[in-house]
Amino acid sequence: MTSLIETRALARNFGAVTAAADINVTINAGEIVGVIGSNGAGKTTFINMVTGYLPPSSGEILFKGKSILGKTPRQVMRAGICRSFQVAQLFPDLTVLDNVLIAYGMLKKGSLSLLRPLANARSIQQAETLLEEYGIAEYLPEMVVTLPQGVRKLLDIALAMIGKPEVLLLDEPTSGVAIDDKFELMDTVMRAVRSSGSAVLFVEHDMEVIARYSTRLLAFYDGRVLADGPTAEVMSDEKVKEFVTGHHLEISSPKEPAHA
Ligand SMILES: Nc1ncnc2c1ncn2[C@@H]1O[C@H](COP(=O)(O)OP(=O)(O)OP(=O)(O)O)[C@@H](O)[C@H]1O
Repeated sequence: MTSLIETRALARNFGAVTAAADINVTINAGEIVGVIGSNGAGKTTFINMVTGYLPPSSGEILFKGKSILGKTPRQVMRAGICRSFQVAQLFPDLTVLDNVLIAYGMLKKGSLSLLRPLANARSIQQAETLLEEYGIAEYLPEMVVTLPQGVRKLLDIALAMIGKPEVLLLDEPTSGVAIDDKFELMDTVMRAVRSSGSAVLFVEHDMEVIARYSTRLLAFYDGRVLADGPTAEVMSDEKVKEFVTGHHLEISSPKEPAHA
């Protein structure tokens, strides 16, 4: 397997808070990796560091063997690592089409303004094709602010995919989406991902979604990776059951697990 992303002893503190410590994770080509962990376990911090949104306090991040530390989010995106956000990062008062055209503009190198939509016949045709792939073409002329949550999420993910990333990082792709629509959303995303051949790492709280779509699972606890392995194995891991998925999450000050 070809290693795409590799983190070595990655760490991040916020004052006295350790948001990430000693994160050693490798993401290989074609993998679908789920990420679980209770609130505050460090999942978003990890994604923010890998995508250039947050500088680590220490450690290393390699993409295809080369350091990407210090690169801006846009440089990381152009290198081949794209992401979606917990709250979709869209322009709410613009149409879906304009949001897509702006995203195309951001992909282009050169002097083009970040916020000037790349509006030409070819881009508009491409936008329609893209939205059809995600089943949301009917929303093309709508203002983003009027979209149902599931459509916003799909649009955000579609925009993350336009650069045909080698790695796609999804921060809670199904959060805020009705239970009945979660699988349909994930089916759509996975179909697109499979056709582009991207590796995917997705943060998810819904264990049914994790069980259905991830082949490998990372369990975060207290800023560390508590377990990393095939999904079924990690889900049946005693430490994971105790500290991540089990009832012990409800107590106010959980005892420290042995950081294996
Ligand atoms: N910008 C920040 N300033 C201060 N503390 C932060 C900041 N970002 C994250 N933290 C802290 O770092 C820890 C990890 O947060 P993070 O958002 O990565 O967790 P998470 O696993 O993504 O949680 P959630 O499931 O709630 O999104 C938490 O204690 C959080 O309060």
